[in-house]
Amino acid sequence: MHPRFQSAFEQLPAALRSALAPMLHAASFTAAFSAGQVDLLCQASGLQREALAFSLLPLAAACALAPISAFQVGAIAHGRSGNIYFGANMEFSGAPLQQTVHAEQSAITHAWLQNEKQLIAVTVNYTPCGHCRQFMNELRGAGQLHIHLPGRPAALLGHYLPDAFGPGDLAIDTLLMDEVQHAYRLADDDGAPLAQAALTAACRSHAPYSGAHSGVALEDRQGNIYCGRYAENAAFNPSLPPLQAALILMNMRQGDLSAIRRAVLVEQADAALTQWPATRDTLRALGCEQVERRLINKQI
Ligand SMILES: O=c1ccn([C@H]2C[C@H](O)[C@@H](CO)O2)c(=O)[nH]1
Ligand SMILES: [Zn+2]
Repeated sequence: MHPRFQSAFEQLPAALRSALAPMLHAASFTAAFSAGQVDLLCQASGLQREALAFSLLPLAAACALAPISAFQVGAIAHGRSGNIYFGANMEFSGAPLQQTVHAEQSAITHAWLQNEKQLIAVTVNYTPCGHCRQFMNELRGAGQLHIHLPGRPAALLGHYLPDAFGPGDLAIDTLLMDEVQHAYRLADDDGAPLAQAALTAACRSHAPYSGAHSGVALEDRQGNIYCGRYAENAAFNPSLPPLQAALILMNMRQGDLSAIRRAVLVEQADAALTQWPATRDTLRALGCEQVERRLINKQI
């Protein structure tokens, strides 16, 4: 088991611990549980899904990287598939606070990158901030999304974000996590796998407001590749850059953010916005200097 889970794991009830141990020990553990694993954990612990998620929250929060606040937020996204996905906040020393990832964004993006089609609930250990409520409002059926907080009755996002501003106000009907396949190709395709991986991510990014689709691929010192897609938001500022999405996946898969060897950002040359300076600077703050910007064109 990754050492970050040890102390939270030790505080779980024995029945849950014994069912959970083989899952956490698996080399393939990705900070997510399949519907079948969730059923197994419910049976073994005697807990219902919601109570189980509350029990697992300290494990999700243990994934937090909070060098600035030391404040650990954990979230769990519940997919329609029955799978559940951990999320945790991530702060980056030496980069602007705007680059921070919130736990709710982490869990939702984690689910999206694992190809979950829709979310039914999010469990979180602190009340979601306004920025996260707005981020969640980008999802299909957002008003019906259940929010589970410790010590509070279950309520819908519509309760936490009444009179919401959202995609509909900008006449947008493609929502975050909807299946999309944008047709782009690399302007200068040299067959490099990292650029290809970033392109694949960009083709599934959510940028209905700017049309500035983008993707990032990271390679660590072991040769593992982590990809992230851009997730735009109707209110613009809560948008999650593609680098953050890739870092979420890397953190969830127990990767070491200080061991990123190379990175590629792909985006269009003539887009309304660029991810380049922020991507380069945040990666530099993480100790990665080998960052490339590759251009993509709409395929005609
Ligand atoms: O809804 C919230 C509010 C805050 N945080 C994180 C961001 C930052 O890392 C730390 C302090 O704000 O908590 C979240 O993850 N979710
Ligand atoms: Zn938040």
